[in-house]
Amino acid sequence: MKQTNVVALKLPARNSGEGDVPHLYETIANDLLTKGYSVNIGGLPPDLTHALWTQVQQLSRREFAPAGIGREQDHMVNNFVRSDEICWITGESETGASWLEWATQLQAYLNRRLLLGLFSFESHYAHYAQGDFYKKHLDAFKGEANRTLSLVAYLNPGWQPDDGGELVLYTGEDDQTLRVTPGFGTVVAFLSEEFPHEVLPAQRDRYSIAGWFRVNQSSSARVDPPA
Ligand SMILES: O=C(O)CCC(=O)C(=O)O
Ligand SMILES: [Fe+2]
Repeated sequence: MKQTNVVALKLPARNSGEGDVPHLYETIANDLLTKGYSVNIGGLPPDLTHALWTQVQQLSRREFAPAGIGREQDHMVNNFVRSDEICWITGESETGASWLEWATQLQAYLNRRLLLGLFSFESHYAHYAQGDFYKKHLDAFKGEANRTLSLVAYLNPGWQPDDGGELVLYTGEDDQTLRVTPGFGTVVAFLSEEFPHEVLPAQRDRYSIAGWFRVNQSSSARVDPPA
């Protein structure tokens, strides 16, 4: 008897309250492929957004430290470049662990779909008080196999147009820009070496998470493949 070749396709689960996670991952993958950046208004799963927002409200001022620029030994605080405060996210709390799990799943998805070879992820909460900003910068420098993909998520319910604090992404030649309102649950991803960006001065407290996926430095820093 001829065997029918029917494959049972497993559709992604669409649990209400958890958002459409696989769909968002796929949107990000497609956008990265076609444009190199992805903006998803209210894209983060609602439960996760609420948990992160609750956690960032509960962090005391003491847990935030002035943000620096540069890497490792070059790291220094420069209030002319950025004036926000940050708090690194660890997996110690349930909420921090859920966020890292969500990002790790995105990492696995992008590695499967785009073969990006993303290897690790680090992220911090950021608090921009009224007047705080982050001047135009790149998150990574070409040729230094460091940060590959930047990920930003916003935790600001009811953000109004005149609250400022937009992310400005320089998306093309001629200083073409895209302005992103830091609204509740909006998720942005972009290739770290490709897109300069800045944060315009916020007119009220602005909360976000900024994170970076890295490739494995030890292997990608090797210029010549072994003979
Ligand atoms: O919060 C944002 O919109 C972007 C922050 C940023 O560019 C950074 O932390 O490197
Ligand atoms: Fe940045």
